[in-house]
Amino acid sequence: MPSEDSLRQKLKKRTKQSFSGNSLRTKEDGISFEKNGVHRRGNESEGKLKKRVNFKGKQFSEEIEERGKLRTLDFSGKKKRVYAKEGRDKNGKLENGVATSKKRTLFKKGEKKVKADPVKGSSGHRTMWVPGKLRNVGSKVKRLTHTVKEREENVILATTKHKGRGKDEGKMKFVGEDDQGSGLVKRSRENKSELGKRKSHEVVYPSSFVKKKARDKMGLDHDDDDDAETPRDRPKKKKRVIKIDPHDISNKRLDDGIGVNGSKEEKEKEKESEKEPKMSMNAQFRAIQPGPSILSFVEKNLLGRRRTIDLRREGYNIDLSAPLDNIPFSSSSEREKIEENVFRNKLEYFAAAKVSSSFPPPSLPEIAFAGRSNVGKSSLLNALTRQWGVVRTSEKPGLTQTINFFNLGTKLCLVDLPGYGFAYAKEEVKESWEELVKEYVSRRTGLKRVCLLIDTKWGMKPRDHELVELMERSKTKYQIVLTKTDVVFPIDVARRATQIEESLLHNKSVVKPLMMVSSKSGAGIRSLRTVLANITRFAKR
Ligand SMILES: Nc1nc2c(ncn2[C@@H]2O[C@H](COP(=O)(O)OP(=O)(O)OP(=O)(O)O)[C@@H](O)[C@H]2O)c(=O)[nH]1
Ligand SMILES: [Mg+2]
Repeated sequence: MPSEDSLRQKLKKRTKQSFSGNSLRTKEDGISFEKNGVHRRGNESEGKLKKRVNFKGKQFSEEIEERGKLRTLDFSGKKKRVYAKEGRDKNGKLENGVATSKKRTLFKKGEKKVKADPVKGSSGHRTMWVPGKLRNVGSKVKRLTHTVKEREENVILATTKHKGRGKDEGKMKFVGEDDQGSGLVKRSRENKSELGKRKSHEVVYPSSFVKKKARDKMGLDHDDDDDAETPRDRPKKKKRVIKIDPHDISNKRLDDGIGVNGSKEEKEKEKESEKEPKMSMNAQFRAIQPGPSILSFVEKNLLGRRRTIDLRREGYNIDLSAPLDNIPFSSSSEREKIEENVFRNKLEYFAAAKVSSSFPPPSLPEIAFAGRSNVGKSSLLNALTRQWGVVRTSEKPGLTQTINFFNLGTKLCLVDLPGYGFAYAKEEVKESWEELVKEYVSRRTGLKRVCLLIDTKWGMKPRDHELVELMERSKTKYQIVLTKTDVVFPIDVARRATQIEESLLHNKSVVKPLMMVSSKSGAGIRSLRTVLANITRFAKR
């Protein structure tokens, strides 16, 4: 039995022999390949390229010095010449300066696939030949054939472990085979743009060794790490979730049970909705068709928003306040006299009541003006008598807080009521006003008519209907008066009048016709005067 030492010596000798066969030194360039990876360089000039491969602890070093042309050696002693590309700098680095060390991959066992971008033509690469079989150094280089697009390019990604002084230390090496099947080392020396292109669609899958290492770090098991291209390594595609609206029947078929599952009530509702399409309040208002009598009244009295030029054309002196209250085409620069004698009297304030007990005795027939706060009650009193400033008005709702009694001569009493609804006052105070108004309109003897003022723009509100019901119950005569007609279009004045008339069609205590006025423009004031004067005339004391 040969001793262990002798066996080792034999093995050493054999190894030496094998290396001596591969140890080459060229006369010209001083390129050397030596065992143990000891690297000697005959020429330290610029433009050197180093390549070292280390497998299983054995080192293989390779140095190629290039001067314009790249001289390539294989281990069978043959020289091959590969032309260098311009995209290489003096130091043998890629011009774009991108360190390839990030792409370094170690191969141990098994074939590793490296996806490489097809490089059309070999001009884009500096190619270095390496032995197809590195049996002498006991290393194995796995090769892989990878078809990319039209051209087949076999690329094996190998990582070299550098111990020498080369400037390319730690950088990734592409080891591949040419079409003939001989082993070669390819170095990508593409210029910046080429690399950029490559980056965009080159995918390098990590080797199993790298993955193992990573999993070791993460503390994962090694059960299924041998395949470098398992589907889970690839970026996972996000599942497309298609949300289907349950109420959307556009994606359903007729036999999916639409209408079958629905209850009878639902069906009926659907039918109803088909018959009566829901309209907004505004749309409903726009759909109102005013009758010819209302329309003609609106036009005759120039109700609604009008241009001053139109008023002038109609013969009104627009320099006067509430010009439409005057007689048209008057030759006088002053205002003509009010036709109704009763309204020529002086308007005099004589009583105010906060509670019903403080109401003055009913000596004269009374006409009261009720309505929401800020609807224009006090202003209308002034406009009817053309006595501006007798009754206080304000932009702020809630100015009138008591029932104010005004004598108009000795024949009529005008009553200004506090408003209801929104007002700048405490809730309990407003409630007391409302109660007071309700008591007045329902119990006041001598009350001949209540003018219920409605803002033309907003129409009747629930509180208005409340008061209407009360007056219906108490059989108090009331007449609707639309106010502030000058702020809306004439057609809307007519629509509002029609709407309110229809809503009160079956009411018994309501007095027709519905009146429309504007205290500001004076439109409809004369008509209202006539109506109210007639009350006085026929009123029994
Ligand atoms: N454009 C326009 N504004 C008006 C008209 N009538 C009244 N106003 C304005 O509406 C505001 C309120 O008027 P008032 O007469 O004080 O209303 P009110 O109903 O007495 O209000 P309260 O006393 O708070 O209940 C004032 O700024 C008036 O100038 C009108 O016909 N047209
Ligand atoms: Mg008022």
